Amino acid sequence: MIMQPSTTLEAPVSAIENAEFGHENVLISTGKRSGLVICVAVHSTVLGQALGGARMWNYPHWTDAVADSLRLSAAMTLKNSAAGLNRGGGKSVIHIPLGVVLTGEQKRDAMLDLGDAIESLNGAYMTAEDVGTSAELMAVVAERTEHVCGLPADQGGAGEPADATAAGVHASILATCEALFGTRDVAGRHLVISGLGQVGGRLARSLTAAGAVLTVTDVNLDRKLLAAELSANWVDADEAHSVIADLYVPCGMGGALSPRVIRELNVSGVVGAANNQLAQHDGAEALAERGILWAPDFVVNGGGVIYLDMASAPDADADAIAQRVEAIGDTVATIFRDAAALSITTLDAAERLAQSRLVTV
Ligand SMILES: NC(=O)c1ccc[n+]([C@@H]2O[C@H](COP(=O)([O-])OP(=O)(O)OC[C@H]3O[C@@H](n4cnc5c(N)ncnc54)[C@H](O)[C@@H]3O)[C@@H](O)[C@H]2O)c1
Repeated sequence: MIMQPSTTLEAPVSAIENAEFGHENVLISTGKRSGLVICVAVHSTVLGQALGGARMWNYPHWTDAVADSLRLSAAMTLKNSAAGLNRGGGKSVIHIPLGVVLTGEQKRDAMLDLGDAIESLNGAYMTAEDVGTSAELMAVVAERTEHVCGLPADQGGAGEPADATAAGVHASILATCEALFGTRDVAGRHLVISGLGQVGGRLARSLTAAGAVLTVTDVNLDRKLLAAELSANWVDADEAHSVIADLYVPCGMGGALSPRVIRELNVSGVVGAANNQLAQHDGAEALAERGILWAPDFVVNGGGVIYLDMASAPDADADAIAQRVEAIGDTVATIFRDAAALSITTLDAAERLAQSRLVTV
């Protein structure tokens, strides 16, 4: 079924006006099957083919989806560089108008349209699953282009990257504990995990196994079952950030670290999987001023892209992937040291590290 594009002459362009533009190529098209606006943003191929997920989400206007693709693709350049990958940054975003819920057939059409758009870029960009898409939907994209990874394992693909993401966050937590408390041992440490989904759930299990004391929350109350299974304390989602603990571990949606949340934190450090944790860029300064050590999200959660990149290579080696993911902890430790030595925020130190690879190529 062809959907009506949401384009109007009175399009609000503020989201685009506020976006920073330094992208190599941005393709905005209307899917010929789905009628949906599809934006494929290639921010940089300096380090290699751009890699970043495909997001299919409801936005008020198609320009909001384009603005999101511009922001997210630039973030992927930093993430892939900080992860040590020979990959550039890109992202694709499919705009679903507010209030519209796609049928299975419409999702399939959107994925075929996305595949055509990606194929037209001649290998500049490779996609993978992200919010609103899945390994199964990536198999549909693969009907139209080879530039897609993370297909279901039973179809010969790399599958779900959440194990690797959680392992990278776990390694980052150990590095943060070492920087703060002089030991990587989390036994007896009190950690608060907000968001018990694919990554947060796995992390809750690995941290429990390592002897950590957990307080957990999720807006999905079904996750109380996991809390009970792990004998973790449960707290309401809007109170989790103010619990007195050693570390706060945001694993839900972006923007969790708002100015109010930063003011109300009662922890020594923040390290978690969630993307775009800082609601405002100056949140890094606000955290530093409060003496809270923040491990930058785009470094901490790089395990997923490391996995997708390495596991989709023909000579994929599980041990080598695990070592690279584990090394995220070393990168986090380097960022903490650089930030302290140069009296800059951990965000600035992480961005410098990522940029240093981009300028030396
Ligand atoms: N899955 C990956 O491999 C991966 C890789 C890199 C980054 N990330 C990021 O990590 C975060 C978690 O990813 P995921 O794959 O586990 O997602 P998910 O959707 O499986 O889990 C997110 C969980 O957070 C909960 N949640 C949402 N809003 C919340 C709130 N305000 N308070 C508490 N809980 C809330 C949801 O109910 C859900 O259970 C996301 O920000 C994602 O972008 C994930």
